[in-house]
Amino acid sequence: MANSPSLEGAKVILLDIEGTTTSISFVKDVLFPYARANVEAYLRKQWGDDDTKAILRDLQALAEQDISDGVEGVKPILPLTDSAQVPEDVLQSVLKNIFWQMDLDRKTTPLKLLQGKIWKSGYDKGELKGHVYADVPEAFIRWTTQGKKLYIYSSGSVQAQILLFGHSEAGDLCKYLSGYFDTTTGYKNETTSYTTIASKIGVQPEDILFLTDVAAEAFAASDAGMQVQVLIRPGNKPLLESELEAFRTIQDFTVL
Ligand SMILES: CSCCC(=O)C(=O)COP(=O)(O)O
Ligand SMILES: [Mg+2]
Repeated sequence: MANSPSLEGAKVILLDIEGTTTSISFVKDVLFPYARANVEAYLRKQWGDDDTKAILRDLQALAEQDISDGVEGVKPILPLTDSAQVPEDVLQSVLKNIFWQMDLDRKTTPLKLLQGKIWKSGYDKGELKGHVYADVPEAFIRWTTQGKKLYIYSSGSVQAQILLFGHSEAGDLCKYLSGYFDTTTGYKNETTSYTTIASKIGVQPEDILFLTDVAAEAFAASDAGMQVQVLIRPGNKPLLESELEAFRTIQDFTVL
């Protein structure tokens, strides 16, 4: 594929986060360890609230589905009860399942929703600041000045996305963003996720330029009709020769 990057007349720019606007190391070495270190305390404190109960129900349903699907190594979650006290055995089974999912970097919706809630307290306490590459704020200003609408599509929850850009090292960048999508819209390797996003935004897929670091996501978006360019940021997973031939690649946003 010719390597002449351009916005190609896109009306909308859809942005991935990890490996695209934000370093993989920030997600893997800061955000994920923060969630892992604080998940037990969070669950003990919030066990009875409605949001947490909904996430726990989804985690248990997912564990049962994994078992039914014969997923290797899945950690079962004991039946959830409405007891006022946190049932230690159930809590420990939930934690084992969560840590197992984290070890696999699974992008399941209940895990991502829970991580987002844990990160909120970290951002609110000033213990977390969202990493964005130096070229990101300038690009957001440039593209919005050109009349482009910017949206985020990440496996991280919408809450986690708003927190990252709202508490970024470059200040509040949410003012440049028109909307957010996460896996409640669909998983990122599914073509239908991208047709749904285009429909929700109210444009044709061809009007959207999707920027990501993951080839599987690029193929799914391209199959939906979107324009796609793939980021090669420091620390990103190297692309296969076939993937390099399939998509335009860029090192950063300065060329767009
Ligand atoms: C919103 S920051 C956390 C990102 C996250 O949890 C993740 O799994 C990264 O996924 P992405 O789709 O942004 O590469
Ligand atoms: Mg990514």
